[in-house]
Amino acid sequence: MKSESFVKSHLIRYKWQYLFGTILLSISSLLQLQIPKFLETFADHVEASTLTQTILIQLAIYITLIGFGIAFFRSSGRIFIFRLSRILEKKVRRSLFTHWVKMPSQYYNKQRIGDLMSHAINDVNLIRDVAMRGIFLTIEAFILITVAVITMAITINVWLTLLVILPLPGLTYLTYKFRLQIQERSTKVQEAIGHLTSTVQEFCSGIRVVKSYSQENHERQRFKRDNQHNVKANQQLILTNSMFNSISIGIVGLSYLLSIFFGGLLVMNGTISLGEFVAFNTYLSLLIAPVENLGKVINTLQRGWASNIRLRNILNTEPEVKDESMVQEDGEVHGEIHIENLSFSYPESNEVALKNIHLTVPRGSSLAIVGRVGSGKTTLINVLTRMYNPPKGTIFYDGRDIYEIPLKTLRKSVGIVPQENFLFSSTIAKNIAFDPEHYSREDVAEAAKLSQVYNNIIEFPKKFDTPLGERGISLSGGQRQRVSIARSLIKEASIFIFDDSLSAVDGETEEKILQGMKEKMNEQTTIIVSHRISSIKHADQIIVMEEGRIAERGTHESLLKEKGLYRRMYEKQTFGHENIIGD
Ligand SMILES: Nc1ncnc2c1ncn2[C@@H]1O[C@H](COP(=O)(O)OP(=O)(O)OP(=O)(O)O)[C@@H](O)[C@H]1O
Repeated sequence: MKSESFVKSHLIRYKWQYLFGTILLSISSLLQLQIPKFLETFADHVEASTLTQTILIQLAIYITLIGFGIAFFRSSGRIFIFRLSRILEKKVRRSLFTHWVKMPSQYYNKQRIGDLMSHAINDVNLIRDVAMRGIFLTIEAFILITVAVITMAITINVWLTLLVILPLPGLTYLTYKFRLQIQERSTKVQEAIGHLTSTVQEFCSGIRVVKSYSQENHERQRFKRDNQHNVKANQQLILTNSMFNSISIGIVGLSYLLSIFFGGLLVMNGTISLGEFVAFNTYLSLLIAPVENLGKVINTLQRGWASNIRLRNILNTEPEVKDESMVQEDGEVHGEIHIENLSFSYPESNEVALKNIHLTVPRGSSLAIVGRVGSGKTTLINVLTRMYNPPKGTIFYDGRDIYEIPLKTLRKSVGIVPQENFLFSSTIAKNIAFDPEHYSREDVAEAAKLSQVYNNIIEFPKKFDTPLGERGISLSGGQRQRVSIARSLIKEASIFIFDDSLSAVDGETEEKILQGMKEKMNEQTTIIVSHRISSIKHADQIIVMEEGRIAERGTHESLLKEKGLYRRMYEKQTFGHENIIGD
């Protein structure tokens, strides 16, 4: 796939600003190239014994002014170009995040958090680096090298110039090659530090487990190994750095050797003056850094392009779950659900997770789904909420195919409490009112009351403003679950789905939550997935899932009469003192 360059379009978009930055940088580089001229004048005066105090003061003033000029134009150019590159960084990172927000949750099942972080941080930084140091160093190197070499060749000696610049491409190549190795080894150092950090972090977090299983020795050994690995990685980096420094000093030294030896000969036979010899060597010293920088730039461009391709590939990924092109932006979902011969397999999976499901849930009624672990309960919820795409013509809300309903409407109409209750590191109130709609304090309190967590919250000193997360308090499993339930109940939804989300609350609280909902929401349709028969026995309709199929259906009473799987579950839980349906 052809990847458009982020930097190229950025350069086109900000061409005038970049031109201005280039002009500032060019002035600074041209000023730098004046220094050898002053030194030439100085040396020629010394050689001719014509150096006076006035000339010396004049030269000192010129050099000082030039120095200020260089500092001013270089830093202005730098600020200008670096500032533009930060705009690019912000834009790329924003488009990446905007894209990720659009991606369905199934996309995240295939991603590792570390990779996503690396794209958002490292890849974006590398692209910014091309627009930042890449452009800055290229402009500077181009002007300094071209002007210095031409000046050396024309104004001093063309053969001497050709001779001394001969080893310099070797310096560019060496910088490029060694930089690759240095980066590789720096990454290993980072990884080693990462391992060390996570070992310490895991040790601290799991200290209770470590102590209770007497694993201190094992942990010490693990730390020793990671610590040693870190030292080794650092030693290798030091070795590469030292080798690079030694070889580059050798190449630069060779250029100076040629310059001093053959330049000295030219001074001795009167071809060039002492001043020209001094100026020549000063030009040479001005060339070294840009020549080395070219190697860095090639490397930056190479890595930046790899990041460009990676990010373009991410941004070109179409979300699997999205609105159909002809979907109408209107209507609401009232709550009647109809499922017609639904079979479903997860993408990239050969197993059929749902088989021939037929089901109707009238508006305002309750459906309970029970079944063994892995029988397809969550999968059914996943396709009902279009977390995954069901086949067309299989799921209907109020008679409309799910594909005819905008995702926004569907999400607004369906309040879901998922199995894993994730809370953000903000306040309890913000966690409950986590919705595009605006909710008042009363709404938040009402939802908390309904989910039976209100009394817990008001016992905290900051009540609903209590912060959660790393710097806040930690809630118990049951409290977390109930805050998560409150987040769903605050919505003006017409369908509520509880995916095994009452498991961490005791039976009595569960009863209160369900009772409260029943009283308040007789218009809404509810779907409860549960392993506990006690949670669902009052449901209008109960289905028992078995290997992706509906194995049994009915009410609590009718299912008990069937003497099938449901009855066995019930008996196990009622008389076997088990809360969880076993395999
Ligand atoms: N993202 C996925 N990709 C592929 N297969 C999946 C995925 N999620 C679930 N499955 C498979 O689909 C089948 C049904 O899983 P599902 O999560 O729906 O079961 P469940 O009845 O909800 O189980 P539990 O009671 O443990 O929540 C299982 O075989 C499971 O391995």
